[in-house]
Amino acid sequence: MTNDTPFDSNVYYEDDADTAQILEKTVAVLGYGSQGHAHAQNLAESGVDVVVGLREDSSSRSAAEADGLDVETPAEAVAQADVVSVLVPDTVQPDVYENAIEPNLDPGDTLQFAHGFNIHYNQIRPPEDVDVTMVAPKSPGHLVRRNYENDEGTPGLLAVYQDTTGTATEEALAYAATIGCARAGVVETTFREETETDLFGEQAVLCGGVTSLVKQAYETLVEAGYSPEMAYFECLNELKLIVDLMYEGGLGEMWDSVSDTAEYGGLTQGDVVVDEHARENMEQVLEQVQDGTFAREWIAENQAGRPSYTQLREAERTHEIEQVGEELRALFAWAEEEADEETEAVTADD
Ligand SMILES: NC(=O)C1=CN([C@@H]2O[C@H](COP(=O)(O)OP(=O)(O)OC[C@H]3O[C@@H](n4cnc5c(N)ncnc54)[C@H](OP(=O)(O)O)[C@@H]3O)[C@@H](O)[C@H]2O)C=CC1
Ligand SMILES: CC[C@](O)(C(C)=O)C(=O)O
Ligand SMILES: [Mg+2]
Ligand SMILES: [Mg+2]
Repeated sequence: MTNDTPFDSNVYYEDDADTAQILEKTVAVLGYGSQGHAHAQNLAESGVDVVVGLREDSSSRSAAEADGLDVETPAEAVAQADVVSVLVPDTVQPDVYENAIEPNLDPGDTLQFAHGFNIHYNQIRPPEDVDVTMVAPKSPGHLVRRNYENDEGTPGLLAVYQDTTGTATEEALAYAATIGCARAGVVETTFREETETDLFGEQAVLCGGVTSLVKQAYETLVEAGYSPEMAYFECLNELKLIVDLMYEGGLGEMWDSVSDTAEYGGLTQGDVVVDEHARENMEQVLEQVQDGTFAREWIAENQAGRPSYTQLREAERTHEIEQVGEELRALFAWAEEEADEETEAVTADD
């Protein structure tokens, strides 16, 4: 374990992991979607005995079987396993838990998650005689798979909610190593911290904040009479290049790389756009994550058949920027090559 850093959290790497803690066990991976296909294939290629749990009529069955994996129903997979990795969507986990997992769990088994939503908000209440752990890659699943194939790592989080065996941390670390996360680094946290920061991050910045910023800036330019293609390039396309610089070397590398004009304009106008009201709104978003308001809303939305979600998705899909982007990306050879590579990687992975 390494903690010669200025941070409070422990950070683990491959050398800290005793992979025997997982190589000696059978892992049931429930779900073969974004995270499921990556965990199942990475575990299997690392030498772990893996069984994938999918419904009889699951659209993912053929992909998992084509990838050479043993596929059973979720109930049968859990019955065979020592570690149950719950990688079906958060919204169906309570149902899958009740019907397939709980009746087939043995004392000393492990319930393993990639996100803490259902444990933290008490939608799943495991028995006291099993370990409950989390290994949460900080990345979309397809990159977890791609990085593993390229001998690279994906940073991840590790948390233990319940440790009845006394070896929960060691086993979770071995799991993190065999899916490739410990190659990059695994940060120890809690279910509460992972759940609340993950939800806040995806709502305020990664998925919500960024898309709203892009759409509103695009609309501002187009409504002022500028061409949609200029608006697309300025407000969406170039964002990737700017974020790549921040990813590589922090805000500093980005500021160093742009012109002084951009730096001065950015430093003076950034806080005008994302002002103290945006900050207050962020605090409200965080509060609703912390006090369970968002979780209750999302659970109720699913129970009602997702009426708002369906409408919001449709509005996003039909926004003008999507049409403009599709047409523009098709004009550029580099985009076509990248899209082809991407499709090949995803098709190969799925
Ligand atoms: N997406 C990501 O990159 C990240 C996800 N996570 C977490 O990982 C977990 C999994 O998320 P994600 O990978 O996005 O999930 P997906 O939506 O990609 O999962 C789809 C898979 O789940 C199966 N599935 C759906 N419903 C059921 C059901 N009722 N019974 C059995 N199988 C079912 C689907 O099979 P079928 O064909 O039968 O529908 C499919 O194989 C979540 O906890 C999420 O928060 C964490 C970090 C990042
Ligand atoms: C950013 C979205 C995410 O939290 C992720 C890929 O980490 C998710 O829930 O998919
Ligand atoms: Mg996340
Ligand atoms: Mg998330």
